[in-house]
Amino acid sequence: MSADDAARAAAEVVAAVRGGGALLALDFDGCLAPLQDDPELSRALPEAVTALDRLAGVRGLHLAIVSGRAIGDLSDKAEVPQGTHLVGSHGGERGRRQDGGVALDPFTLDPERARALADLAAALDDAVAPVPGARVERKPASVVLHTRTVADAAAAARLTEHALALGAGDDVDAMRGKDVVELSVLEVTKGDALAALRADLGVDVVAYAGDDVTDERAFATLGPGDVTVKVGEGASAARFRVADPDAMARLLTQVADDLT
Ligand SMILES: O=P(O)(O)OC[C@H]1O[C@H](O[C@H]2O[C@H](CO)[C@@H](O)[C@H](O)[C@H]2O)[C@H](O)[C@@H](O)[C@@H]1O
Repeated sequence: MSADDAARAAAEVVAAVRGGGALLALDFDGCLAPLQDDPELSRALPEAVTALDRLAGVRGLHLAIVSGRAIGDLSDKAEVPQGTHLVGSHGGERGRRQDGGVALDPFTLDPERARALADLAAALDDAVAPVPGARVERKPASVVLHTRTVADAAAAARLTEHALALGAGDDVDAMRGKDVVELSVLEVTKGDALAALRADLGVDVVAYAGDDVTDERAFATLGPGDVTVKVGEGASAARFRVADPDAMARLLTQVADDLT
């Protein structure tokens, strides 16, 4: 990981904005917000919040947060400027930050998917009940097994395998993330969400930063003219890498310094 990567990524974003327009899209957990044992406590780093506020009025720059979180939860925690595009549920929900809340595009599950989701949630509830520290998070189109606070590593591994097995059916998309297994009844990816935003906004360049396995689905869909930044360690298809959310916040500050 090098400071050079951050400087080169920032310079590419700045050049794209000056050259005709760009979408700057950011993952939330592990990218803007350091990871926490309790997902309720996650907040974007103050330096990142300040940088995004400064970037909000920049001509030719569109901002988006693209997260696995439910969009309402994301809107509450992300503290992003008015007008920022919000994508929740890994692409299943879309909206825009407005008047301190979120203007939501309509989203409903059909009855069959709603039933499948309820069944998955019940199965995960049963599985976590005897395992201290394990929890189930419910979202509009998915349920998530959280094992970050399971002290017994073997029990966490067994639960993870069990959740992946529950997600092996044709109608379920199982995604493994950092100490989570997400079971979604929608087939959506962050890559699809970015493609839709690119088309809607009419921008040539998409810059995307993220830290997790699900973000690789986004990096994989972006091209050589786009700007992709992996936050943290691990194999990645991204062109650039920064060490952690603090380094990501500094990268955003650099972009704001150059554009404002
Ligand atoms: O796409 P993201 O914005 O990165 O959201 C992905 C998942 O983030 C949350 O889980 C992760 O962050 C938690 C809080 O730091 C951490 O406890 C957990 O281990 C991480 O996997 C969130 O709870 C999930 O719903 C999101 O899908």
